Amino acid sequence: MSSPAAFLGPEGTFTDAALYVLRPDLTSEQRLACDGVEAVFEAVRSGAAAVGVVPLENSVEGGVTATTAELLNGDPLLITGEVTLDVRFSLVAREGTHLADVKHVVTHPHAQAQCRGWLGRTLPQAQTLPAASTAAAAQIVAEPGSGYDAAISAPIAGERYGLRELATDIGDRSAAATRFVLLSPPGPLPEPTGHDRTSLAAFLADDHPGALAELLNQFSVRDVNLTRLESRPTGDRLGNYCFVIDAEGHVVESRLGEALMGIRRSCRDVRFLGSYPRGDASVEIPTLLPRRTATDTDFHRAQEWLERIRAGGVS
Ligand SMILES: O=C(O)C(=O)Cc1ccccc1
Repeated sequence: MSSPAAFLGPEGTFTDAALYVLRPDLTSEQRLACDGVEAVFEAVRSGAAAVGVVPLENSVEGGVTATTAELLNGDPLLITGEVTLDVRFSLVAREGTHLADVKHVVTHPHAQAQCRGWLGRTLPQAQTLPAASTAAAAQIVAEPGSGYDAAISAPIAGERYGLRELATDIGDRSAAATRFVLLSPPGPLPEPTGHDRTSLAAFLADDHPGALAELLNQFSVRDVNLTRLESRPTGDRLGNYCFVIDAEGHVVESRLGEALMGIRRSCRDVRFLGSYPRGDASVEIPTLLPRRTATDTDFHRAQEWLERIRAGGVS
């Protein structure tokens, strides 16, 4: 059997669903459930798994800290794919438990954050405690002596661990979405598709007025659209940050390659995190004033022009 695909387990997590969407071809023997985001990275780094899937960010709570930390530290892995899923949460409990009995809820911190309003209104006296994943929470509740009355998880996790749904669709925002990424060991990049994303982490060389603006300018002057910007402490000392950036495009494209070169020249360090096909639905948002952006051909022409004038030509 070929090396399996690791995911944040156990079976029934949202990450399990994301892996299914990304790699529907895999059999259950080819799927390796890990008990934490760190364990997924470790499985791919050690070669125990060929690829891994982890949650990266969601539309309510923002970035998944453990994933960002692993992407920035330790042996580098590349993001080679992504998928964005609508997440819907249920409150699940053992047979015979009623909503009024629920005093202790267990779930993943991101699920708790996305159901905070519902929990406050419906179970104001209940205490919510963290688990490594929503399915791990359901598994804990399934054990009668666990001391937990209910879990917040995907409905499928409730079914998998023999629990009953006490409440459905309890997320505070119906349009909540989570983005998951596929991780691979360093190697060939996915081919450009024309609808790609590039991720990187930039560590500024020094702290001065406009340092972040200069970094962002490398993208804006080349008409590269950013889709995400997150600042993360480097861990060295208070006030030292690194910027995690997602940009539209693939590193083989001129504009993105040039932007990355510009950043590499001015930053203390840059970690390239991958160029990969975008997983979001490519819905065209109509704008009142559509603006033309430079094409890759424009970049090639400009480069040829530069070479001509460097060689003594005038145009
Ligand atoms: O715990 C899970 O099921 C995960 O896959 C992580 C997660 C938690 C909450 C929202 C989205 C993903």
